[in-house]
Amino acid sequence: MTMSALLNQTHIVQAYPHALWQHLDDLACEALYDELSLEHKPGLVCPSSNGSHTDMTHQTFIDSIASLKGYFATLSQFGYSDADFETIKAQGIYQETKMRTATCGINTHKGAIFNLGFICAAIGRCLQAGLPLTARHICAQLVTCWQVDLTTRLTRDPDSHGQKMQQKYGVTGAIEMVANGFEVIEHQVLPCFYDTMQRTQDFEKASMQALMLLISVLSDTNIIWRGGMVQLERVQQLATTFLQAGGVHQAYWRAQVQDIEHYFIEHNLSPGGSADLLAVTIFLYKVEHEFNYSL
Ligand SMILES: CC(C)(COP(=O)(O)OP(=O)(O)OC[C@H]1O[C@@H](n2cnc3c(N)ncnc32)[C@H](O)[C@@H]1O)[C@@H](O)C(=O)NCCC(=O)NCCS
Ligand SMILES: Nc1ncnc2c1ncn2[C@@H]1O[C@H](COP(=O)(O)OP(=O)(O)OP(=O)(O)O)[C@@H](O)[C@H]1O
Repeated sequence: MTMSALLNQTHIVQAYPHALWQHLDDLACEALYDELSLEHKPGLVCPSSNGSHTDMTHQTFIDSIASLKGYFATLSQFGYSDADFETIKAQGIYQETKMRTATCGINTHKGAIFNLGFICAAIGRCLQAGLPLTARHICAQLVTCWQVDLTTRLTRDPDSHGQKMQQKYGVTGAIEMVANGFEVIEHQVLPCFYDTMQRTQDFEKASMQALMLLISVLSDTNIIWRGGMVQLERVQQLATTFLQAGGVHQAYWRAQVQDIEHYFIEHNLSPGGSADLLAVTIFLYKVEHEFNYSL
């Protein structure tokens, strides 16, 4: 980021704070919408398929995203004003209730509320500290500000799928991902997204390549919940093989993605954690892009 862009960023937050929070809110909702709109995500809800899900549809997700509007502006402001951890947590819990009201009780965006909520709070912290809005600074703020709180003060629900899988298999999940400042996104998935964009100028290809990378490396507790460690390792291998063969840079990549999609549906699997983190990756890309080049 150039110095003039940084000055602009500081100027904008002081002169037009509401416009800035609203813009961040729009970008986060757009990122969720982009994730939802990507076709042939294996096992996940897409515009033309409900994947391995029987209780939610594309419309359920649209309703859910509508219920999230305003939440990301609030979390960004909370970060900017140095709100305490309990305030951030209470807002997340409230937002989950709102989401469930909008979806008739279905969990569409629990992971996203948590992940993207904390990213927005970290963006607020960066703005307060006058730091450029880059993934590096945003992720570093997460670790500095909330790693200890996240690992010691977040009440863990022993009945959640994620916590049950942690108890049974010793895997880490959503909480550790945020507490570690989305290391895998900063160092692997976002660079992969940029690289694919640069090589192809194709948002769909960049999104699919990033999703496959996420599936290949993540201990996704949604996959483990439905298929155990055996299926986690199988789908990680499928995604790895796809990427090693060239991923979306191959001529017939769509046919291969559809084979993977069929495998997920046949085995009733769904990579919900990877979907959430694809939205995080897209959001970071949008934020870096907007604040580095547009201001
Ligand atoms: C903090 C949360 C995510 C706890 O998650 P938990 O480990 O109990 O697992 P749970 O099965 O409830 O949901 C986790 C969700 O994360 C996503 N996920 C799955 N695996 C992973 C992974 N490896 N990395 C990141 N996300 C993942 C999926 O979407 C999944 O649905 C949340 O569910 C929660 O406790 N909410 C209560 C409100 C709260 O305290 N919020 C914090 C402030 S916003
Ligand atoms: N497009 C998507 N399709 C499906 N899940 C998604 C999508 N995007 C994100 N997710 C994430 O996946 C999670 C799905 O949670 P859910 O509890 O339904 O898992 P599940 O494996 O279907 O559980 P259950 O077996 O109880 O139905 C949500 O928390 C959500 O954040």
